[in-house]
Amino acid sequence: MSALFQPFELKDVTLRNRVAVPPMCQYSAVDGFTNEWHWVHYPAIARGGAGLVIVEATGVSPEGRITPGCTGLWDDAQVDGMARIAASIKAAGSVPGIQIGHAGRKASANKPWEGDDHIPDGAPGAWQTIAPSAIAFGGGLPKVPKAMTIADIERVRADFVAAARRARDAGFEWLELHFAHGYLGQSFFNPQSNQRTDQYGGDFQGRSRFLLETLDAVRDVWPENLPLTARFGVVEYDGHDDQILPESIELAKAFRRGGLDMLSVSVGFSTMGGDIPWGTPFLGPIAERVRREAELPVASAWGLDDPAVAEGLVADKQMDLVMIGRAHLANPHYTYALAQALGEKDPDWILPAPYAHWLSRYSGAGKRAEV
Ligand SMILES: Cc1cc2c(cc1C)N(C[C@H](O)[C@H](O)[C@H](O)COP(=O)(O)O)c1[nH]c(=O)[nH]c(=O)c1N2
Ligand SMILES: NC(=O)C1=CN(Cc2ccccc2)CCC1
Repeated sequence: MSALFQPFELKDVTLRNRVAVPPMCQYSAVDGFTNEWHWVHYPAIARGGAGLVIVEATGVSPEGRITPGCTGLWDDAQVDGMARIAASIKAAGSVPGIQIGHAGRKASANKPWEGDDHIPDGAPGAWQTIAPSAIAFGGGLPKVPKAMTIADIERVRADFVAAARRARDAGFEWLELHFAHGYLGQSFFNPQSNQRTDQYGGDFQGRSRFLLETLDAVRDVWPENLPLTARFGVVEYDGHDDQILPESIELAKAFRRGGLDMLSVSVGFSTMGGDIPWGTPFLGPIAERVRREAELPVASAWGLDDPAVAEGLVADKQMDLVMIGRAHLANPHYTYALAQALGEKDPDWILPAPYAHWLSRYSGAGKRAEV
């Protein structure tokens, strides 16, 4: 039995294995509402056998979306469509998760295949972006955001709480706060994007305040018996990691004290200066250090789809869950392929019975074409 296909218990939730499908924007929503695209996409992937399927970054407000095609949970009317998704993921045997977030200064952008850049101010569909400081990300995202007032900060925190409540009402059993990838949460922590001089900026305490206050407020409404997690970039690969990584581990400890159940370790992508070592499972050792020093279960991602790599990361206790994204876009049954590759017993039964029965029963006679 591989380590990757051992169950994983966190609070009252049990995942059938250590494979998670991380949130991946589908850019297919209209006014934040889900539709046939999402209602087919998510159960199709969940039927592939992953232990956990996390629904894409969902805006806590309209201006918190990355693009006009992003999903939202700022309106009670958006709950029903999300409830269909949560129920279909659960019916497929995966735990239904969802990520909620605010895109900050990276918001008001075109879909990746329509430019991946800011919608110019004044153009149809554009909106005013907000951030800790009036500092643009740059490159294709040149819009200078409005520096948030204290009232803005309090409103956004309340939006996270309301969205968390709607996620629970929709039947999700796993909630992930999107504090990574240069979006609002990450941008409060990074000293290059947060140059505030009030209690939400400056030293480690100041730059952590928005994240910890938001976690604390969401913890109060998210059921204690269900996992409350966050995705956060602990490294930037921009030459500042000798400060950022130790500070991030201190923040992870504060997250644990604040009631976080697991951390999804990612990259900060806070500025354009990052030089990411793509091509290797580069976050494995970093995730292991966070897991050990912050004493928190961790997940991580970025190029971890090779069966031996994924198995090794869990077997060597570098992480508790392996997040495998793009491979599941290419093949929704990728978790099934992992089970076959790792020699799992009766791998066909990773899939639902209508598929598994015939795949396991007639794999000999009437052999299927080997493509
Ligand atoms: C199309 C698309 C869309 C998204 C992503 C990626 C891609 C390809 N990613 C990042 C994703 O969760 C994952 O971390 C990366 O894809 C790296 O993992 P893989 O190398 O693909 O397994 C991402 N991450 C996140 O935290 N929230 C999100 O909504 C998205 N959206
Ligand atoms: N919502 C998210 O967190 C997204 C993350 N992405 C991965 C990524 C982030 C930064 C740089 C490259 C790739 C792409 C699209 C949306």
